Amino acid sequence: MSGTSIVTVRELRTWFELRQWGFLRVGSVRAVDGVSFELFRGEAVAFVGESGCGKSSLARTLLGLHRPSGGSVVFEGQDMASLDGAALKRYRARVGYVQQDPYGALPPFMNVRRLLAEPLIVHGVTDRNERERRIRTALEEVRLAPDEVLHKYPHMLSGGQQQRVVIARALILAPHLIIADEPVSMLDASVRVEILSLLRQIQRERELTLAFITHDLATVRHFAERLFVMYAGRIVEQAAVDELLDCPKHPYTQALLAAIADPEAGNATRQRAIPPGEPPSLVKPPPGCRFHPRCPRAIAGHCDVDEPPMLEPRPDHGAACWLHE
Ligand SMILES: Nc1ncnc2c1ncn2[C@@H]1O[C@H](COP(=O)(O)OP(=O)(O)OP(=O)(O)O)[C@@H](O)[C@H]1O
Repeated sequence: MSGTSIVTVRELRTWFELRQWGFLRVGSVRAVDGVSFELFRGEAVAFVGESGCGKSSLARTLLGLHRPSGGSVVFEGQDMASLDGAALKRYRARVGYVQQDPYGALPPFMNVRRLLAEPLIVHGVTDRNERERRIRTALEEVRLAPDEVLHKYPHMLSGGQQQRVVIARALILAPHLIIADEPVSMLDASVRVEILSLLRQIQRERELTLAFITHDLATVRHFAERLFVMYAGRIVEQAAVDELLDCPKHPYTQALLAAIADPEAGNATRQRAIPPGEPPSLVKPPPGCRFHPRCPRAIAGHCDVDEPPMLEPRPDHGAACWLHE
């Protein structure tokens, strides 16, 4: 993969301290634990993994909502760690956020005009006519008729319309990167593809970088060009989406794909088994490869001892698995 880099993440760690009686430190939840990747201008990527693998913590760290416990995030050449109050505010304007729950993301007492004006006011757009122009443009971009929705409150909109308003709000400051954290998981099945297609279309038109966070491997092929598979706080596999889905190299990705119902007629209801067991504790992850307790191909004395680095079994295809040593 090449192009203009927009974000470079190196050995990123986001740990949450666990405290007993409010003060005694008893350990840490290693939600993101040594993650490295680079995103390029104008591409759509997806981070995929089971619930609890650290996807949202990664997204919130990139958004500047969690402070990294270690490692670095460099956005357009600037290290996030060096950003103070005003610089962090400018950074947040360049990174848009589309949350999972659109209703929860929209303050119920603000109508759509006010909701979309808010970020503009916070970021110093003082001219009322300019604000109105930008609000209308953003609504049209998400295929909402401004005159129909500007005066409405969130509860007067359908779930799909609410998520369009969230997307308009994420776009209104002309960000360079959009992070969409499970953007359709709370929506009716009938509008999911519409919203994902809309995000993808806007991303292409504006040449934005779009990072989807999802647990749904079945739809990513249509909405992302590159894929990162996360397991227990780490990236275990990464490649172009077709390459990764057609030729998975990590036993975890292979298990995830095998668990998706076969779309062939007659096999539609068949579910193949994902390896038994639960994802490991992020407080005390297993030594070696974190997937080894569930891995059908684990090599005793190696996978349970040594942590695998990201190897490259095929060009531009990384898998953190000793099988590819
Ligand atoms: N603010 C926090 N304080 C303490 N622990 C947290 C916090 N946020 C997340 N965690 C823990 O970090 C781990 C990773 O959570 P995260 O929400 O990032 O995973 P996820 O892959 O996005 O899961 P889901 O799809 O269920 O949201 C979980 O064990 C979670 O309980």
